[in-house]
Amino acid sequence: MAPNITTTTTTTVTTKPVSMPSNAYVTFLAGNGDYVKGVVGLAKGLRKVKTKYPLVVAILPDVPEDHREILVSQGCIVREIEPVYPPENQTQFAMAYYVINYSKLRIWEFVEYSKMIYLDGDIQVFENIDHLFDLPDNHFYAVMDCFCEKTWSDTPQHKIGYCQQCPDKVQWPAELGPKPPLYFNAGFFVYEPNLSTYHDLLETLQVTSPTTFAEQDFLNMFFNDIYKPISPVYNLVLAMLWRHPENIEFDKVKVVHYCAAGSKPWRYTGEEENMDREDIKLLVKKWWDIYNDESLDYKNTMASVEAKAGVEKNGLKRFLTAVSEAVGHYINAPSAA
Ligand SMILES: O=c1ccn([C@@H]2O[C@H](COP(=O)(O)OP(=O)(O)O)[C@@H](O)[C@H]2O)c(=O)[nH]1
Ligand SMILES: OC[C@H]1O[C@H](O[C@@H]2[C@@H](O)[C@H](O)[C@@H](O)[C@H](O)[C@@H]2O)[C@H](O)[C@@H](O)[C@H]1O
Ligand SMILES: [Mn+2]
Repeated sequence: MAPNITTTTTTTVTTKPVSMPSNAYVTFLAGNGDYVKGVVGLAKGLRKVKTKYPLVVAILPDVPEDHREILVSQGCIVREIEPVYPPENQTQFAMAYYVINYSKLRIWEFVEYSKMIYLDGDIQVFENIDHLFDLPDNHFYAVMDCFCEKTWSDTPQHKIGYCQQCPDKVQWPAELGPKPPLYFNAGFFVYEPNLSTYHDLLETLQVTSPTTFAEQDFLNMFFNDIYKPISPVYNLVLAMLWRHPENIEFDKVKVVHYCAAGSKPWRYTGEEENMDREDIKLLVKKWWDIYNDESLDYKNTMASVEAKAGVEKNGLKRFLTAVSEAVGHYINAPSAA
């Protein structure tokens, strides 16, 4: 009689792991110039505040290989993007190079991330801001800008002395039509990558005449209905220090945006207007302290993690050896019975 062998087949059900919504910081790098220093500083600053999330760097094709290698060596996730150009135009941008900033729009294509925080390369994060990823979905979060610097001199609001930071100082005149909607600085924003939004952005751009602040103006128009202002502690536009100090609690600032003329730390000379202020000198020094801190270099931080892991692995190995020896003694010991 055939042995009664029952076979049970165990089907291993492999459920595709539900991809947990993932978050990341993202910045943008173009050209072969010195902005790469800004991005390295940002990567080290995010590491210093112990963020849980990676930094993605969207780079244009003109970023040289050695700069890409520097970014990878600092633990960045480097993603090459193609440039985005606005329609042919005669616009005088506030800064001629602003035309490359339209390429920022490519970051809406990074749909492997559910929510991202975009930061310019001239921004530094001095306190952990991971909690911003918990803000409710389906909005566009950013800090309100200021219209008082001379970069705004071609705009109607600057011409009449109106600024949203002090809307009662100079009333918006009725003859100029409705008061402009709240306007954000596009150097820092919390957003959700989304392919249909991405295609809508690119299509809309091609039928939108470029204006003074390039992609910043465009993003303000495009996201006007879901824009939610957040505290200026998340993007201190430096000009606020001398234009609207009453709106700033300096000691509570978490994120600094080195966008004022002459304030880029890696180019700082202190000669431009307002650059000899003590608070500016302090903020530039804080940026350099992080940039020069070798303990914040990825290789060192990772080295320490691996070293620690190594110790744990050896420790575990010694523990398992001891256990197996103890078990061995037990099995081989003469039976007391
Ligand atoms: O030559 C350049 C100019 C700009 N940028 C990127 O574009 C962002 C926006 O430009 P910028 O910060 O100079 O504008 P601002 O905020 O000063 O008006 C920078 O922070 C960089 O991330 C760059 O990578 N290379
Ligand atoms: O391409 C337009 C840029 O417009 C914004 O910069 C401006 C803005 O901050 C003004 O308020 C300042 O007066 C000015 O100095 C500064 O350049 C964004 O920071 C930048 O990321 C980018 O979108
Ligand atoms: Mn900037």
